[in-house]
Amino acid sequence: MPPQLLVSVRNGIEAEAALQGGCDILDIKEPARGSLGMADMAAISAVAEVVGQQPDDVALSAALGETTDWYAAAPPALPAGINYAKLGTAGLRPDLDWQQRWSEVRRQFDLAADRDIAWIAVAYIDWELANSPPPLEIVAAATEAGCAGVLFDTFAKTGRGLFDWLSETQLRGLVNDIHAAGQLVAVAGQITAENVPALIDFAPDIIAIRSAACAGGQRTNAIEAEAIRHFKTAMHNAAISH
Ligand SMILES: O=C[C@H](O)COP(=O)(O)O
Repeated sequence: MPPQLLVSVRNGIEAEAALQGGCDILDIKEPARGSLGMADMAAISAVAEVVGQQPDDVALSAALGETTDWYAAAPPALPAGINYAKLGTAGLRPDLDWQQRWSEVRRQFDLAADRDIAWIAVAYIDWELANSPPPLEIVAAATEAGCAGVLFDTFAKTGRGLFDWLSETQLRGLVNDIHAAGQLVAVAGQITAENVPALIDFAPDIIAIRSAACAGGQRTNAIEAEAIRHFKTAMHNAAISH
């Protein structure tokens, strides 16, 4: 199966543009709030409504900030249309009990939504900058916790992308471990259309972008349908020649 394209959007207007561009999965995120910045609930509901009006099946995911953001706050009830949810792992590294705290925050979200949310564990590949547990530890924890998948992403959005942090050998090993556990693999980290041929080789289930979908490749600019079409064409061409 060729990978699916996930595009992170900040509101309903961007969701429309991403759908026009041909994304397979919409992800709701506020990029100005960081790598896994959570959008306001009004924006989350607006995007869920746009997706609900689509004739075709478009999956929906939501970024929910960092796990530590929820130690002293009550999680809101996520709309029913959200298929996947992601919590960042920045700042968890020094905490020996991080897995329990991460599970507890996820449990609170499940309780608020009154259902079992499909969780995507977030492995920051620049984990030292994020002060998060290293990717190998996250991959093991995701399996133990029964997560639906693992996302590799960068915490710092400063232009260094996926392959600036992970060697191809490291990525291959991690992807194989996750697939062996029956989970999805999503890759992100300022991925460009030029990275696609190399990425296809690892058979990720999802390629996740924000920067490459925005005007001028700047992640806080608006989503452009044409930029997504360009990216989809790169995925299509890479899949054919693979
Ligand atoms: O979930 C995916 C991220 O939003 C990717 O963002 P980025 O392409 O700016 O690294």
